[in-house]
Amino acid sequence: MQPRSPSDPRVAVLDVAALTVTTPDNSIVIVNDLTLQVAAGEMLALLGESGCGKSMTSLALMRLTNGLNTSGRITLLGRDIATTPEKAMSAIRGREMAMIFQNPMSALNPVRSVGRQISETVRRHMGLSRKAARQRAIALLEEVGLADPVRCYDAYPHELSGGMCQRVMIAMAISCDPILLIADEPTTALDVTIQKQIMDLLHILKVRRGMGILMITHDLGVVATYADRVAVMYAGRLVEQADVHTLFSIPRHPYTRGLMDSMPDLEDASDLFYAIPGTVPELRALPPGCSFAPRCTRADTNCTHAFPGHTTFGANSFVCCFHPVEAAT
Ligand SMILES: Nc1ncnc2c1ncn2[C@@H]1O[C@H](COP(=O)(O)OP(=O)(O)OP(=O)(O)O)[C@@H](O)[C@H]1O
Repeated sequence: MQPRSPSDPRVAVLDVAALTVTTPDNSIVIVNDLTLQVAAGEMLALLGESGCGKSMTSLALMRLTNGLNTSGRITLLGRDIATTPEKAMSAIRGREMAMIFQNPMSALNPVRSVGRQISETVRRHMGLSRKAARQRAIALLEEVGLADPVRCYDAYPHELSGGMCQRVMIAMAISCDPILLIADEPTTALDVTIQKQIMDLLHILKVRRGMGILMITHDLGVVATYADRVAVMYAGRLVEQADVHTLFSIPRHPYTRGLMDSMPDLEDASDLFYAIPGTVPELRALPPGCSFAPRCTRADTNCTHAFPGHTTFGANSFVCCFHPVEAAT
């Protein structure tokens, strides 16, 4: 089957505008006015500390935020999926957009063979016969680099390592040729060498299939190596977005700069660990103005009165700060 991804890499497969997620009584804003695009064949990293709203953003994009209020526009290859009825949405999930999670062991069904889990997905979404679905599942297990795909097909999750299970999850996610893959910290539960193998695999699949990938991560190393563009999130809002080279050469938001400064410099033995002072604020008690102001060395009274709007500095690049860093110092 031909991938349905557009061949023009500039086409936005995902276009999100003003996405907002709140608790049912609207007292807590978990995701606040988020706007981003992911192009075909592009990996956008959504970067931020724990608790800043990355996972909630990914669940909102999949329309899986049961019980919470969600508003804003979500467009998948030109089609509005924010208002799509749930029945149609469940056909889009897995078929047009797919997601992989942190812990593959818990995402897989422990009492079904992994091959059967994949073939059930392709039978449901693509209407293949049992035999064709099995063949497709074995081909997918091979594509994600599992050495003995026929044997793997009949294995149960507990018979495979964590890295193998994540490859199975990726095979299942790409089984129906989605145009968008959302990967929520897919390597966090894996050891370092396996992390690299899984990230390399996602990179290869992105290029080969032309999928857009939204990569949720707090790992700057992953961002620097694999992402094409980066969106930095803090306390539910995007505070900076840029292509990866620009972001690493001039991190304009003081929060982005703080994250970069927190990376240890292995070549400088005298380099001490730096940590951004303070912690991410509780969403139920956000300070007025810019949420980062209490931790920011550049903040002044302006910053505690209003949230700074977007200052753009190139295509798809912006920073939300009254005192952005102008150049690397
Ligand atoms: N149903 C809910 N009601 C209120 N607050 C919630 C709800 N669900 C999540 N939150 C809060 O929303 C914030 C964002 O959570 P989220 O899991 O999206 O963060 P994250 O950036 O993905 O963190 P991590 O990297 O640890 O997964 C957290 O402070 C969390 O406590």
